[in-house]
Amino acid sequence: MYGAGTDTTSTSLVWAIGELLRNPRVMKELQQEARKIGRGRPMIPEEDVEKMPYLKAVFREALRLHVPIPLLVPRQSTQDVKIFGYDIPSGTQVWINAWAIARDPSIWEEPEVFRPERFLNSPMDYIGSHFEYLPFGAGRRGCPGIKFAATINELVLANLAYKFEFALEGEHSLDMSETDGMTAHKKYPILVKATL
Ligand code: HEM
Repeated sequence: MYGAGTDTTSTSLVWAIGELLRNPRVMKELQQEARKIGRGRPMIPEEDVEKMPYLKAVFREALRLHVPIPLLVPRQSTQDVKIFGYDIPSGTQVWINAWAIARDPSIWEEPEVFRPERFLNSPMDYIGSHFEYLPFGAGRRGCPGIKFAATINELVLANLAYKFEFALEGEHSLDMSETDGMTAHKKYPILVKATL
């Protein structure tokens, strides 16, 4: 529970910040929304995050491009099935490449582009009912921490955008290469100077 909850939550936050730094237009849009909601208060409280559709779209889009557990957790088929003409015998170990699905050009327009607007006014959600988008998996073994992870990360992103201006420091900060492993981390750390 500890590993499943911490590594994923922190890496998805890093990816979201990385994409915001790479896309100043999106960062500006998010800051405008945050400053409108914050109205000069010391911080944006949790209940106000619900009034920030652009922030939610930013979080969704970051999870689409950077699925934290790219291959989810493997399954085993419990009966013989035929899928798209392939015979899958009972007892086969099945890996689902959620990373590839989230970048499939037959599903997503310009899949490599970070564009949160695609999630505005869209029914697409990450709760496991849209198989085109499965950052938290789906079904009985889907992630039980969705609500907690989304609440924490949206709150942090909202307040970072609300409070700070960011200037890049590190030469590799915008390099979006991934590490190997069950959880996809950013290969190079983000180095930024945050000013009030
Ligand atoms: C952005 C953050 C997170 C992401 C992207 C994420 C993603 C996932 C994924 C993809 C799975 C496998 C689901 C499947 O194969 O269908 C999973 C399982 C799991 N997650 Fe998360 N998770 C996150 C945060 C959390 C948090 C905060 C907690 C707990 C507080 C948590 C607890 C778990 C547990 C216990 C499982 C195993 C469930 C099972 O096998 O029945 N996760 N998570």
